[in-house]
Amino acid sequence: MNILDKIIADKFKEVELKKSLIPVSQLENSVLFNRKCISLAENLKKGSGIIAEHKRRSPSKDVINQSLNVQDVVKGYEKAEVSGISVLTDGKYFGGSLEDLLHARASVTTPILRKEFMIDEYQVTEAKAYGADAILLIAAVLTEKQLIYLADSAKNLGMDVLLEIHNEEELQKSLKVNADMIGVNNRNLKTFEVSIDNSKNLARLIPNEFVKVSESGISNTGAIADLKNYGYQGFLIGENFMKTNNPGVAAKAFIKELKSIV
Ligand SMILES: O=C(O)c1ccccc1NCC(=O)[C@H](O)[C@H](O)COP(=O)(O)O
Repeated sequence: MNILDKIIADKFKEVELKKSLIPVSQLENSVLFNRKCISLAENLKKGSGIIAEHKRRSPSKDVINQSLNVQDVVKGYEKAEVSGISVLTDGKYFGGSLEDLLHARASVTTPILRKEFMIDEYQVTEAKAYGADAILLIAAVLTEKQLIYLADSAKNLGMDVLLEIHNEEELQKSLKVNADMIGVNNRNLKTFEVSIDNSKNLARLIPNEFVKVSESGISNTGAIADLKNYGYQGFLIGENFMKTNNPGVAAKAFIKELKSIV
């Protein structure tokens, strides 16, 4: 069993429990449920392209930063002029929560991606109720039919969809999905090795109707300048900012340097 299999097995149990505790009707009655979303995909096209992530820990790195509060981190990211903010809501493996998403939403207007392992429409409704503008769908863990269904559910609620792939096979089952962005994950989830070459190799196969996003293992502006030549407009960065004492300041310096080289 690889780490993704373990995360998904736990996620099924977690979602079943939540469904028994909080009915969908309660989520739909939340104040944020009717909030108009801001498009993450459109923001990536016109801004720095950086999606900065709030990430306390991860299976590959264990603890990254447990001492910061989410409001300060996301306000710092917004000040740095990132194009989007990713908030991990998985508790067991990443130390995140839906409360993090709620706190983030209350602190910024920048589009927020709910970074979660989505397996059920219930989580899509939750994402909207807690203030997300976009959701992540991972092709490695969903069938083509599930991808289509969950993406349509998110779009019907006004959210954008970032569809994550690792290889050509996953791309093929993603092509009929109503996603706004296709994200290529540079992290091999079996070995945790990261290689930006994964984004480069898959770039020409991704149809132009999707905004291309490169995810994971990005730690320098040179990599982004390189990826832009392959048509990428979005760059998801977590650890590189979160490992510092002030992720917002780190993101600001990064974006300043990026502007000076592209
Ligand atoms: O980060 C992990 O170790 C990980 C392990 C298993 C599944 C997903 C994982 N990460 C989720 C992500 O997509 C990353 O947090 C995101 O791309 C940012 O990556 P990085 O800049 O390398 O922190």
